[in-house]
Amino acid sequence: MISNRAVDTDINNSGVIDVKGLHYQLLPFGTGRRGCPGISLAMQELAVTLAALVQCFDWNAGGGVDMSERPGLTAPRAYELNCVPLARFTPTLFAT
Ligand code: HEM
Repeated sequence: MISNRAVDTDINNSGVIDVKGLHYQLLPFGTGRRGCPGISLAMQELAVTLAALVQCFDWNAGGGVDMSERPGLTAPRAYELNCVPLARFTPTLFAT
């Protein structure tokens, strides 16, 4: 996996890759008239969701993580990623 591939194609040399549809090397929400109308909500939800997944769970990837890709339009994984979440919090603390 080449995690910084979008940064390496920074043709504007601005040092910033925008995900909102202006920089065509990275378009997670599409672009133009049919671009994703939920982008503002999604950008706020993503941080909270990711933080909760990191804070509340340990992740067991069993046999390790292989980030290789196979050919395809959307850079699909070559091998499945099987992760088992282990709760790190005490559920009774959240009971009302
Ligand atoms: C990480 C979260 C999200 C991602 C990655 C995402 C990505 C996308 C993409 C790639 C498209 C197609 C854009 C195109 O055809 O050019 C799309 C369309 C759309 N998205 Fe999202 N989206 C997300 C969250 C949301 C949310 C939270 C909502 C609503 C609350 C939403 C509503 C829509 C709708 C209604 C369309 C269809 C727009 C149209 O066809 O005119 N999306 N989204």
